[in-house]
Amino acid sequence: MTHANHDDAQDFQRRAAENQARLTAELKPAYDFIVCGAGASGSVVARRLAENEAVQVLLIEAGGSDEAEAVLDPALWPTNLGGERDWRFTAEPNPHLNGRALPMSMGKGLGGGSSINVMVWARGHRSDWDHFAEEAGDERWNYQNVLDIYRRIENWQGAPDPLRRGSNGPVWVQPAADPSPVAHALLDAANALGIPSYDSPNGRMMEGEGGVAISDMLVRDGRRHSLFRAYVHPYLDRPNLTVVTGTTVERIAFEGNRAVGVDIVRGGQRQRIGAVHEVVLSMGAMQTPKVLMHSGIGDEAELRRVGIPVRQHLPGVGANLQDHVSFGCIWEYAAPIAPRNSGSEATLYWKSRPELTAPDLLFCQVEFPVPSERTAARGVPEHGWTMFAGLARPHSRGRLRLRSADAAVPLQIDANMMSDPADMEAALACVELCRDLGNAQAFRTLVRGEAMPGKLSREALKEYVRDAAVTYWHQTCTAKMGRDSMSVVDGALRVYGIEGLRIADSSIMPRVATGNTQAPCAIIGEQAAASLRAAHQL
Ligand SMILES: Cc1cc2nc3c(=O)[nH]c(=O)nc-3n(C[C@H](O)[C@H](O)[C@H](O)COP(=O)(O)OP(=O)(O)OC[C@H]3O[C@@H](n4cnc5c(N)ncnc54)[C@H](O)[C@@H]3O)c2cc1C
Repeated sequence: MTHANHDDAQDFQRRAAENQARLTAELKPAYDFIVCGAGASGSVVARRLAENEAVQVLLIEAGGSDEAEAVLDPALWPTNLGGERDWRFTAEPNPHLNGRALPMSMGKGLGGGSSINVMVWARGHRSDWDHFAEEAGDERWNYQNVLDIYRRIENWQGAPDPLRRGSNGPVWVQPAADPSPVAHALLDAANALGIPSYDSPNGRMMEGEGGVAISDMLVRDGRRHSLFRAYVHPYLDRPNLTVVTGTTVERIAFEGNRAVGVDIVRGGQRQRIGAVHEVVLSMGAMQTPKVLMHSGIGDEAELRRVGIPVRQHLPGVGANLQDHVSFGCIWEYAAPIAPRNSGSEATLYWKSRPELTAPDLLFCQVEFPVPSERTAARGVPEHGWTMFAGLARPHSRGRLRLRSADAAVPLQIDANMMSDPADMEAALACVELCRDLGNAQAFRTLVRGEAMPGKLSREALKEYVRDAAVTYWHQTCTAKMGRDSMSVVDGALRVYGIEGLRIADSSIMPRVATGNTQAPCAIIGEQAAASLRAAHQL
């Protein structure tokens, strides 16, 4: 960065801080649009609405600022897990995982998950988007249309691919810079097994049966480029975008079946803020269904059970919870190799069965050991790398329930991972492929040997899978888009039976996207904003 650029950035920072201090000193009684949650999708919606200067937008975030080294330094992401920027959810003990209660981290603060995640940019598979369009009965979601949106929003820094990539958008995407030798070794090992490599995991590779590539990252000038940084940060000096932190949305306010605002808690005080046009829920796949249920929108019997009056019976709220589940396989380095970038620089997608036409397995290489709390007891090398090997198309489904009508009481999360026997079969194939890769010739000079799981019988490997399983942090699908009785929103992301209320976040996915989920969340934000702009002629 030159001196002039540095001064400009400092000047902007000061103006933005003064502007937001002024706008948030006292909130107005009403705004045109209220966006709840400043995460991956909410950041996109708020920015796109605020592009119209005549529109007053309020973006509400429960967590705090993203001005911290733990957020902005790409190497420090693991330090946020379990800390103040993590909601620290825990799933119920799961009999399919030997009774383990998994931690379910989700981002809390400006940027949401995109401020604590691993920064991998993965756009989903062609078949994901065509499936979304089919479920919604709305061609705006099909692959071709979504590809156009990706081209529009990306500022792509890698090998040109004009058919699929764009370079004028707000989201700076770059291939991991100067990757570790183990990332290159993974590409070579995969090639030796007949898995093709690509320039990027986001072009042609996700239109077919998969492959391997150096990961695309949201890192710019060596700093995390969260979706909040990409979309909202440049607008913080605008008079029509108010971004309020440390403020929790408890319920939606209604007149009849029209959403007319939200009830918030700020500085210990309850307050109602009005929405002239619409309220958008972007609080992520746990908190969006929670706020819906506390507002009387959900399964009738469930709401009655905790004593909440029913406003709209929608049995899909909190159902259909999906997540990628991962099983870490670990190799010990021959000599320590320091992680580079976010410590995850190569991605591989492949199939658990040859007859599949799209990948159902997802592998992100991690350049340090990542055991589960259970497999840690098997002995973890001080220096090593992990194949974070997971199911990209899990069959198991979980469910969220309220424990109480009190909005301050946390959810009951039945993540239910590995409950479907088909997932165990895919998991065994996944770990076997992982071992073939990690024990391949390409790694010989870099590793001393395989630390876990090692060669095990089928039964012992099943036990390993149950002990090793952790979340990939891709919680989704708890207020799905579609047309059946379990659907919560339509193709324009409007909540069925309610006026003036949309959902824009990972909850609306009918099925978890094949890869990491933040890029699809950016698309969901773009789709919501486009529908809002069309509906209100903005
Ligand atoms: C540790 C970790 C690593 C990950 N790695 C990757 C990766 O490398 N690549 C990738 O693509 N994806 C990754 N993900 C997943 C990705 O970040 C999420 O899928 C994505 O952020 C979800 O977007 P969202 O808009 O649905 O919700 P979020 O981004 O979670 O945003 C929701 C926001 O709403 C706020 N909120 C919640 N409740 C309330 C309330 N009641 N009132 C006000 N505000 C509220 C939250 O604090 C949060 O800021 C990772 C996630 C985690 C946690």
